[in-house]
Amino acid sequence: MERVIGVIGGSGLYEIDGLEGADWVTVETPWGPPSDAILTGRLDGVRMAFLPRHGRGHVHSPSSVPYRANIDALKRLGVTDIVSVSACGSFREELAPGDFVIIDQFIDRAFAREKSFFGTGCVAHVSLAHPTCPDLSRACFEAAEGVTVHMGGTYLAMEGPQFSTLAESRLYREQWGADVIGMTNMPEAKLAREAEICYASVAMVTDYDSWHPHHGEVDISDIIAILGANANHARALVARLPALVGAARAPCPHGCDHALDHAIMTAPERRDPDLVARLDAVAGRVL
Ligand SMILES: CSC[C@H]1O[C@H](OP(=O)(O)O)[C@H](O)[C@@H]1O
Ligand SMILES: Nc1ncnc2[nH]cnc12
Repeated sequence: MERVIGVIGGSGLYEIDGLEGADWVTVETPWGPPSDAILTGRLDGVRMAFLPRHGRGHVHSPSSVPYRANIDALKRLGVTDIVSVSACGSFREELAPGDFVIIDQFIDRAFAREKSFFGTGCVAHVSLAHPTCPDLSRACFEAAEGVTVHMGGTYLAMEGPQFSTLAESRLYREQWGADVIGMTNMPEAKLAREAEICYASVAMVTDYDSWHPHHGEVDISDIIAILGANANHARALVARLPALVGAARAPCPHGCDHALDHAIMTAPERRDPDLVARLDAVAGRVL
């Protein structure tokens, strides 16, 4: 099977360079338009699809990012592996601004977003115990150079757009054991799993949120200052990834690409034909 790497670029990462045959393509989905057109092309012989999560010019807030359309659009382009790149705040002294964290767990505190492709008329329950793909995550770890990168970490997804209160920051860090905080990886990771796409998250630390006694409260101008350097390191990681993983793809040994095998609960005769039609790209394999 051919590998197609999708990259979702977060704050500060609105395009990538070096793609052969680069072309911004508009993709329509049954879930509305994605955040922006998608930059397609090849890197080291591997097909790539880059989507700026907030749109070029940072148009969408974390709550208004069209997460379902984004994942559906990448699936329609044949994407098999998604690398999410995001800015985040840190809850750990050792996860310093400028560092990268390869996320392996999430706590989802976002509440004002559509979180599933499924629903009334076609109910599905996928496993999310291990929400990221270990193999793709390892490849991202190995592709990071010139930056301190930490393997594993728990990302707390908050609704935003305001940053956390001091009490929230302390709660997430001291009692919930979160390592970093951001506003976008959920429901993105959930939807990627429903769409049977391997998902890895590269979180780029920009600040210590509000808990740190010597760093004061999180400030957007500090974040923007860090974002520029982070984005260059992220671009370099993306540039090294295709050669590391190659253009041929075996079935995912962790089952990411078969998440829907036993997930759909609704009896075939009770399924809503309109919803089933909307699921053509995401779940066509099993419907
Ligand atoms: C620019 S600070 C807050 C903003 O940045 C992060 O976005 P992304 O995850 O797309 O890199 C964070 O989640 C907030 O949306
Ligand atoms: N402290 C923080 N909280 C939430 N999202 C962020 N993105 C970058 N820093 C953040």
